[in-house]
Amino acid sequence: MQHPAIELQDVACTFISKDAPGQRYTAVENVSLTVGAGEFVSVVGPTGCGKSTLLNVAAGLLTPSKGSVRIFGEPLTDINARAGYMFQTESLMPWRTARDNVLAGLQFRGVPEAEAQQQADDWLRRVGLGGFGDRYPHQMSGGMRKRASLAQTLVLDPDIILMDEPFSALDIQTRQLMENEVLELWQSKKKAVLFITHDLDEAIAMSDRVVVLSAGPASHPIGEFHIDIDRPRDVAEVKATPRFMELHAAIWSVMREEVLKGYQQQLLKAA
Ligand SMILES: Nc1ncnc2c1ncn2[C@@H]1O[C@H](COP(=O)(O)OP(=O)(O)OP(=O)(O)O)[C@@H](O)[C@H]1O
Repeated sequence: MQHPAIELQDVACTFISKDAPGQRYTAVENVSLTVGAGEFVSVVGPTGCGKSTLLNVAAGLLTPSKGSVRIFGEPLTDINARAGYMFQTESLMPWRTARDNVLAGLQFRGVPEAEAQQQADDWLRRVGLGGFGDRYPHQMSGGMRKRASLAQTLVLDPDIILMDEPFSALDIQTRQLMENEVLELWQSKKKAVLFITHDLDEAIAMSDRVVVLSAGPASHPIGEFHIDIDRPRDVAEVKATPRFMELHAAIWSVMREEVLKGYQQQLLKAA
């Protein structure tokens, strides 16, 4: 039997509260979540519910207070070496060109220089930056920087890709282009993807499965939806299909109240 790529079992994460010093805040609790090898799973939920916390747990950056994490059947005890990450924030080193940014991980792994250069150039081409390897991050647009980050992640050929709202800072057209490009790359390589987003449209358009989290504290999955829309998909086109709209309505009916709760909590925190 093949093990899931990611398996969170009964995970809870408790922090020292940021809002009430001296108190504890349980961000997530009773979270069991799997991502199969080659599966694309999105986690959606209200703001502040614990989506990034779960991603950090899967990345091995955060040890849960309770529960277990297995990666391809093996307990995760350190940084998840089989995963690559793409976060919302910029991951490029400003003092390195696009090519040198993509190269960095390979150099760190000790890949011989000529081979590393070739792989870096190959990935720059695949993400549409073939002629831009010599540019520094400040000489690239936001979309180009995201492409370079994508190449930086994928050049290491991870079995798992962890993405935390990777395109939220992009304008809508660039975002759709990037989403389609990610889907195309994913389709050809079929890595396991855990994708965090607060954008339900994006989650449905991209995923095989969408998991909905409740509002915190003690956020946990309250719904799981199989996205039975044919692939390959064009993210803009699928949004106009009847099945997309049905799924959207079904998921939103589960999510709506939680989003309102999350919003109220944010207002209270701000007061
Ligand atoms: N290291 C920490 N210390 C204290 N509290 C934390 C820590 N990390 C996360 N939290 C709290 O846990 C909760 C969940 O945070 P998290 O960033 O995982 O939510 P999110 O769903 O990703 O949020 P958003 O949608 O706004 O990005 C929040 O209330 C946050 O303040």
